Amino acid sequence: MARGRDREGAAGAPRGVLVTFEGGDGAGKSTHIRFLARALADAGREVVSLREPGGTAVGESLRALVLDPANEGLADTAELLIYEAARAQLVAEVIRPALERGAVVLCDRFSDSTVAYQVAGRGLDAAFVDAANAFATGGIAPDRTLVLTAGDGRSTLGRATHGTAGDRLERAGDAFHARVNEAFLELARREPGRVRVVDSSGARSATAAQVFASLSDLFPWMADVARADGSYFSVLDDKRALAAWLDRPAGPAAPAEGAARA
Ligand SMILES: Nc1ncnc2c1ncn2[C@@H]1O[C@H](COP(=O)(O)OP(=O)(O)OP(=O)(O)O)[C@@H](O)[C@H]1O
Ligand SMILES: Cc1cn([C@H]2C[C@H](O)[C@@H](COP(=O)(O)O)O2)c(=O)[nH]c1=O
Repeated sequence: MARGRDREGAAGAPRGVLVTFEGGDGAGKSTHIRFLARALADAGREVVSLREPGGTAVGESLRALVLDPANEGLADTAELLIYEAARAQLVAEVIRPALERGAVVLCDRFSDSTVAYQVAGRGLDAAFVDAANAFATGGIAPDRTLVLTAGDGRSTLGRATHGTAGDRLERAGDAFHARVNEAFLELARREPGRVRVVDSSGARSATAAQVFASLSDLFPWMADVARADGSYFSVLDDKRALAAWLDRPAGPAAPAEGAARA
């Protein structure tokens, strides 16, 4: 967990791990969060999967409000404050307690989305947004952020909208979404230690292998899975098989954390 990047809580208990998934709409974040959550649970970790805005009753109400195309007159400044309000509630109600318990928190979007969408996309002031993010998170920052992208300049928006007009943000236009996608890549260039780019233009299994490789310093058993066991990810390429894999009863289908692997 961030705040000083210490790995211990007040009583010496191990802190949890916060992993955030970022990228344009339709990048593949929720698909890989579901798969990763199940793999981590199989390895014996408590996993809390969340989305932003959302993850609390207040946050889900704010999500409906901010994404509703009927609210087309929403001011950019008001939009920012809605995202920050949802984040403040999520951190206070769910993320901070989960990290203090030692859980792995997987969050579909976090403060980097506000930098990409409200600063690069809408043109709001970067310093003000940084301060608002710090206020809402209380200083909690991700241990690792994975930016999913279909390659430089390529949009995944169509994978989210499926030919419909989409929600209020998805309707913001091609130039807006191009600025958002570039902002995520810029974040990765600026903070290479925390932010890693994952290519989601190919097969879901290939993307998952990159996700595991990008987390292997935090969860060492993932290095072996990503390197050696391509078949572990193949279930991702068949949607029915994936649904069955995710729904199967609890049990170890991934190596227990800390287990030595040849
Ligand atoms: N390599 C890939 N990794 C993940 N998803 C992929 C990949 N290739 C295609 N897809 C498809 O892209 C679609 C969008 O995926 P998903 O819903 O996980 O994205 P998302 O980033 O959570 O979207 P949103 O921004 O709308 O919440 C899904 O139909 C998924 O199967
Ligand atoms: C957290 C956050 C999100 N957004 C935008 C990004 C997406 O267009 C929507 C969320 O929908 P998704 O299906 O869950 O991706 O909201 C934003 O503009 N600013 C933010 O801080």
